[in-house]
Amino acid sequence: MPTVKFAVPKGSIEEVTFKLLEQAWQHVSGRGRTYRVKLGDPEIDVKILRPQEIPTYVQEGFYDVGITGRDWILEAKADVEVLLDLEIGRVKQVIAVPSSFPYKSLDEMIADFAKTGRTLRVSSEYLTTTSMHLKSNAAYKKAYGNADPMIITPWLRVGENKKVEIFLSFGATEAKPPEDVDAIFDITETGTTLAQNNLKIIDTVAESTAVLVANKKSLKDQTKREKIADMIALLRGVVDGRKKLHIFVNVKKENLPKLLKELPALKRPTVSPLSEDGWFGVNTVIDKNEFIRIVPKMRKLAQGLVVLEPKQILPLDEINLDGYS
Ligand SMILES: Nc1ncnc2c1ncn2[C@@H]1O[C@H](COP(=O)(O)OP(=O)(O)OP(=O)(O)O)[C@@H](O)[C@H]1O
Ligand SMILES: O=P(O)(O)OC[C@H]1O[C@H](OP(=O)(O)OP(=O)(O)O)[C@H](O)[C@@H]1O
Repeated sequence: MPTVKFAVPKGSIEEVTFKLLEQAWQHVSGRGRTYRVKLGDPEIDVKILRPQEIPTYVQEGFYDVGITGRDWILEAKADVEVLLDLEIGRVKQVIAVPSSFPYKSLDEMIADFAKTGRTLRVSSEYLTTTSMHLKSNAAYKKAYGNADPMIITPWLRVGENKKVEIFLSFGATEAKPPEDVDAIFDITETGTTLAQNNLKIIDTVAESTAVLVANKKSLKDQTKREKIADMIALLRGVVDGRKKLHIFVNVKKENLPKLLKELPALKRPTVSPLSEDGWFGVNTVIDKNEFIRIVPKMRKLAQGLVVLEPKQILPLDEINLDGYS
């Protein structure tokens, strides 16, 4: 009987998520033939779902833990515990308009549409977030007070402000302006899709990455809590490991103090004597972004630099769920 039910995302963040799972659990099987995959741990039951559905399903307790984008947690207003930023699937949520529009900000656009009595049409997959964001805008408040923008889907229309309409998009959102809508609220990663559709950003709303989330009741169950703490340790090990390099270098005895002094990045290195008299091996973990800076220093003082990418660095002593009751 599995201890923990785990929902993982299908779609844009699927590949990067599975790479992370493979690095964390060493083994993932069954992918490709079914939406149910197996990690190296039989106590974790994994299912692949759309990331848009995962926040609500975790909140409801259908799953104890899940991986999804922060953008969809916000959109679903899901009451879940965010346990770990996985630092993958990084996107920005933006409001974009045709490059030919004269507006430089959302404020300017809303004010102008209101002044001239035109209806502002926005397309988005993120209906709640778009509505909340528009309502929090100063020009919107000035023109329409607290009225909700009208949200239009194939099934229903909600909201009383007919002067600002938000149309549900099922994708290809960037293709809709200028004919169908005046603006879009969408995510951008490289900016290519916006540029190819002659759109410019007039407002950056938020950044989103994929995160590990948990059901709040599951965190109160002692057995599940232990398993979830193990999952955080394994995943955090990969997230942290990706920022580090494991280096080995040989150094002559007389250069050793200088090497250790000149390279503050070398925290708590292991120094061991080599079989050849007068030589030592230095073995340590450094931040990836320090590497280029320290290579010239090492070149003058040491020999035989070996560089490895750690698969995981597990902060075993730091993981606990004390903050989550
Ligand atoms: N380049 C990207 N494009 C789309 N979503 C991305 C991207 N990078 C990260 N994500 C994240 O992935 C999640 C949405 O993934 P999903 O693949 O379901 O979206 P989609 O683009 O609407 O799907 P699809 O193209 O398969 O219909 C969101 O949390 C989003 O922030
Ligand atoms: O800034 P970029 O690197 O160009 O990426 C952003 C685009 O990628 C996604 O679309 P996707 O390909 O998933 O298709 P969709 O619009 O139909 O969802 C997203 O919805 C943006 O449209």
